[in-house]
Amino acid sequence: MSSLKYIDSAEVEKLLDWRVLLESIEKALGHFSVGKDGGVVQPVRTVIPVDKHHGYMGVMPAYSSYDNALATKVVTFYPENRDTPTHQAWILLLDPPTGSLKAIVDGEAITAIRTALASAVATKHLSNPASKILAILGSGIQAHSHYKALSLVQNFDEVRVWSRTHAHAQKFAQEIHAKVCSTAEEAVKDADVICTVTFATTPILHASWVKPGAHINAIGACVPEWQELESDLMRGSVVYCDSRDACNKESGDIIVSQCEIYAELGEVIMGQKEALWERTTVFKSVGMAVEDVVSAKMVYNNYIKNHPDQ
Ligand SMILES: NC(=O)c1ccc[n+]([C@@H]2O[C@H](COP(=O)([O-])OP(=O)(O)OC[C@H]3O[C@@H](n4cnc5c(N)ncnc54)[C@H](O)[C@@H]3O)[C@@H](O)[C@H]2O)c1
Ligand SMILES: O=C(O)[C@@H]1CCCCN1
Repeated sequence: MSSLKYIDSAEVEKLLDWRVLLESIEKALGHFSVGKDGGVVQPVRTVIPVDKHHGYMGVMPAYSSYDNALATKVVTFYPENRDTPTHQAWILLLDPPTGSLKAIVDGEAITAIRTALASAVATKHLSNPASKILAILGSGIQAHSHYKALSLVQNFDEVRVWSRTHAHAQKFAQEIHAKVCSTAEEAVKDADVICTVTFATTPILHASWVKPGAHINAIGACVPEWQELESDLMRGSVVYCDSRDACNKESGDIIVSQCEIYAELGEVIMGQKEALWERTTVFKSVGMAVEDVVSAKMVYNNYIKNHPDQ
């Protein structure tokens, strides 16, 4: 019997191939949206507030029979953390035939990367193929991973960055050779693709600023009362999501605006719903356990290849 492995964050980053994972995540999203026949079992996660400390803990189990992978992620998000990361996560990877624990995989990098790759899949399907201007609102972990992931699916001529703290926007923009903007409105003017990757609790992106036909990846506001996008923008766009059940329970952008969800991204991938990329589209994600499951499995398989003696 093989021994239990602990795979830390540095190792995870080395073992994940973004391009290969992009394809696995696209398949997993498709399988999820097919329902029972897709072989994905993923209930809506449990999230509990840790009110006294202004944080949250989520527990996210999933099984994918196609990937022969079974895991649970425990994730905490503490928006006020400063010296400690705002998101921390650990994934328990189990052996589907026996139910035994195979590995504990650090989930911080996986959360950063798989979220951005899901947005890259959405951008591939839902943005205008001739998109040239990318705007990123936010300058944290997801801002960095979204820049890298979206660059895998589109060739942008211009990248613009806005963040609440201008110095952070400047630093991020320098790192990725982007243009720094002093307002979110300036950053998104005429942008073809917009990513909102912040901890905002009230809208930072307004309908009147957005070019008709733009595609928006709305990644933050994963709490029922929080919003990143103005309600008019949600109601006036074609809204896609990662999971209807999860978004209807957790996404303030959807719950507060009472907008209609047109489709899950997986339904587009499987050809069951149209990619209406000539219209203004929003991909609202709250994050799915099956994305963590396929990522942790890839990390584990590559780890075993590199350490055949263990
Ligand atoms: N959809 C998903 O699957 C998924 C996965 C992980 C994280 N997230 C969400 O994405 C968002 C960003 O996560 P991260 O890991 O980059 O966090 P981070 O802490 O690294 O960065 C947070 C960013 O939000 C900005 N910010 C904080 N409060 C703000 C406010 N009130 N208005 C405007 N900007 C504000 C910060 O300046 C920073 O740029 C969070 O809301 C997080 O919960 C979603
Ligand atoms: O799916 C996730 O891992 C994240 C955790 C933080 C809140 C949003 N969703």
